[in-house]
Amino acid sequence: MSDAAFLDVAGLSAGYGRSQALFAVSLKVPARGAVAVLGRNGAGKSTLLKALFGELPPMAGTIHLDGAAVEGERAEQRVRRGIGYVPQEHAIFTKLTVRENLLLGCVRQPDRSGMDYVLDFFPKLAQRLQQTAGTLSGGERKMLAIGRAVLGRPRLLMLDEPTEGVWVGVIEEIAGRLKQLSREMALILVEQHIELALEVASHAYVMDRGHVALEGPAASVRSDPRLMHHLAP
Ligand SMILES: Nc1ncnc2c1ncn2[C@@H]1O[C@H](COP(=O)(O)OP(=O)(O)OP(=O)(O)O)[C@@H](O)[C@H]1O
Repeated sequence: MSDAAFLDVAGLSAGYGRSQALFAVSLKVPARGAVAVLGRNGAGKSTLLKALFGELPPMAGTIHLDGAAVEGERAEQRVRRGIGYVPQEHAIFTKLTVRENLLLGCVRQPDRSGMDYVLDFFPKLAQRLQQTAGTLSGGERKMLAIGRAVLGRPRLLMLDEPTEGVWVGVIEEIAGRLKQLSREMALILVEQHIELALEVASHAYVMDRGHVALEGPAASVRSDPRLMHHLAP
């Protein structure tokens, strides 16, 4: 965490109607590097990403992005400031081709140079440009969703379970790509695959019942005896 924080969240609370799911969460993400967010099912990880993206209004707390307070801004304003988000259900358009899905990621970037970058990055997508996205494997769908988000040239990319439902042989490939991205931008990685998350990220936050229960450098969190307690079902 040597760089100044690009994202600085303090005391963030949020929820669904009157049901509170996040309680005074604070976290920082440097301009380059990956931060892992871990926690058992229902701990509040996806809710945190939704609140950071602007899909859920905060009940309390502040969100600073590159020094600007954004907690009152809508999602599209945050996107203009550089937030990219790959939700868990990854929202690809199954009836459109891989190329058409990727072009949607270029909407804010009229120069299409990013396309070559993404196709080099995920060569499997380059081989499947004319296929409809609905015919892709789980891993290829994740690559497509990540590739489309990268085309928007985010400065902070938030990924919700990028290896969920992905064949084990492809997981390492995705992990390698995430490491590569983390050298160029800020990443928040929500993952059930703990080893992978702690391999890619330099810093980790462990959530439990909507609170940050444990946090620190990835190596310390990995060896902390409290980790398994917070992750056990
Ligand atoms: N749309 C919703 N309406 C009401 N409550 C919700 C909604 N989505 C999530 N919750 C609740 O908010 C809490 C946190 O859920 P969240 O999905 O953020 O957890 P998570 O850590 O991402 O879990 P998972 O790994 O299962 O995705 C849970 O108690 C969940 O039931």
